[in-house]
Amino acid sequence: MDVAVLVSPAAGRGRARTWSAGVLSALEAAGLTPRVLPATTGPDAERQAAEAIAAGAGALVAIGGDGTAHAALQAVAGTSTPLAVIPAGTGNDLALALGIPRDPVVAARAAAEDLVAGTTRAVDAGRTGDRWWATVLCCGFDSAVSDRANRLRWPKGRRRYDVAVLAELARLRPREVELVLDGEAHTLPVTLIAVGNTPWYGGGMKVCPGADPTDGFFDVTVVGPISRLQLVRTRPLLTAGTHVEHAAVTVHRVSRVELASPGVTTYADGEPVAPLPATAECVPGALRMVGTART
Ligand SMILES: Nc1ncnc2c1ncn2[C@@H]1O[C@H](COP(=O)(O)OP(=O)(O)OP(=O)(O)O)[C@@H](O)[C@H]1O
Repeated sequence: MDVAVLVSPAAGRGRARTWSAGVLSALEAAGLTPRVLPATTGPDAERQAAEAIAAGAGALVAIGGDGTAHAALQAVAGTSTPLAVIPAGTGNDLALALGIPRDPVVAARAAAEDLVAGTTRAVDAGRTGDRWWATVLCCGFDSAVSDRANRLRWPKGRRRYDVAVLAELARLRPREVELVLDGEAHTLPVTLIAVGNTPWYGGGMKVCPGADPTDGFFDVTVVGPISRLQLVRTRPLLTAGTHVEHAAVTVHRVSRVELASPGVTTYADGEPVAPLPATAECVPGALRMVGTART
């Protein structure tokens, strides 16, 4: 079987590139024929992956972090083409949620095993406008942090997020958001809203702890107005997901979320997805994943 492979040069500060030889060898050892696509940007990757599948590739392998997986999704979601995500980015939240081995070569062996056996796992995906996403779509404080981090030229890597968090904390204020949950409308002041297909975002923060990517629903975490101090204190609770017990937090299980608030861009899988107003729809079984449920 011909397998198209995306390797994000930027992911994990070059980690995807470093691991790619081992991943390709593992695929070849299983009798597959991997072909690395020469894409160097997200849009290139989306286009080249779609072309490779149209030309006969039987599966897509994405080596990188959540941004790399996000590009890969655009080519395969809603189709029967299997997708393997090989974790080699700074944030590997999709791989974590799906039980993909942390070691890229072990993950590649697991993916190859499923491809050879013809075993795939149906996983839900979020759809917003014409974009697909797999982990968490956020708006409010966290999307403002991502927006600011993307605009910063310095520092690089995780430190960029630390600087962006401090800058956004300084101007923290609740935003009025119109939120429609499965047809039920609310207008409320919020600090942030996280629409989770899977539990984690931001490299291991369990923002939607009950989210299950195979149940056909999103878990939506809504954080109401909270002070800077409360936000800073609540943040460490995100690792365990116990922030949902805070009085300002509510959780909703729905399949369709409409969001409106002026001047806000939503982010999902760490990538900008759409300016508000926008709708997020959970599409059951939109992805055919391989190499999952191993951890
Ligand atoms: N060949 C490619 N395949 C997929 N994505 C690519 C490719 N080339 C560049 N990209 C882009 O590179 C970025 C890689 O981000 P990703 O999240 O995978 O890595 P990361 O190390 O977690 O990144 P970040 O440091 O931005 O959090 C994405 O924005 C993606 O669109």
